[in-house]
Amino acid sequence: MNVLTAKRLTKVYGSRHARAVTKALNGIDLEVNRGEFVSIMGPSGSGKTTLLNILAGIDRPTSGELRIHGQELAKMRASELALFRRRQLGFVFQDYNLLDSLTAAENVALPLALDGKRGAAVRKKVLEMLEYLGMGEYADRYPYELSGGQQQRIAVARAVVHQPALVLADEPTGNLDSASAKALLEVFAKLHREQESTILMVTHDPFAASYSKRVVFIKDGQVFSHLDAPSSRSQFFQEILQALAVLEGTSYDMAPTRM
Ligand SMILES: Nc1ncnc2c1ncn2[C@@H]1O[C@H](COP(=O)(O)OP(=O)(O)OP(=O)(O)O)[C@@H](O)[C@H]1O
Repeated sequence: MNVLTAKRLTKVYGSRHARAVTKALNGIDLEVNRGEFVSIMGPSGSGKTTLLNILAGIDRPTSGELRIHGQELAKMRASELALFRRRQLGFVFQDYNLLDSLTAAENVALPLALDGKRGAAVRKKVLEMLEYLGMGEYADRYPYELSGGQQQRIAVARAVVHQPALVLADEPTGNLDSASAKALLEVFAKLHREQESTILMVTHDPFAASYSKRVVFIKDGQVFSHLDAPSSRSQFFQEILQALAVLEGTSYDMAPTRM
């Protein structure tokens, strides 16, 4: 079953009266099934952020259809959309976006607290999630007492604790060193494998994308190609590099770094 169906999405920036209009999205079709782990890749300016903002309900498309978890986002009132985003979406950002004044556990509890859930049952659920993601010992630390990689794993715990229909990740490894990036990607892979979390990740990094099961390449606001993961991740990494070389018309270093 589809968690996300986007049809012919367009986004035009600038009004008809403006001197310049930009067609950031030019007819994107995208389907994501329940339990899929999908990456979106594309050159700078290809429309990735625009697409993610629309999928996240932050921005509205100029035209096209978008259904997430069976709901048409365009038909929702602002209050319904806010509730939908809180309950059905989880977000992971490049710069973690944890609240400095809250502990790791309190940050993870936020989506539950915003939904009116508090008390011992919430604390138990949060600690179980942190434990599950290998972060149990950091529950009572503040973000400034954690490394970037640890903060990002807390952010992932926060993104999934309320079991959203879809997790949207925007360059989640962008600020991490290679060891922390690998640890974070292992967390995503575990959530995908064991919890059947549905994850859509925008990334520039072929190594990060090789952890997902499908890559959608976009260029000039359109879907350029798709790649399904073969059984070996190192082979997928090579295939992604080759697809990027075609996409960007440049030759990537084919050496299997970090594998
Ligand atoms: N608010 C805006 N107003 C006008 N044009 C915009 C706006 N946001 C994005 N654009 C334009 O839309 C196009 C797509 O931008 P977008 O940020 O979605 O690309 P991207 O693939 O995320 O790029 P990057 O990888 O560099 O972040 C670009 O040409 C950009 O200049």
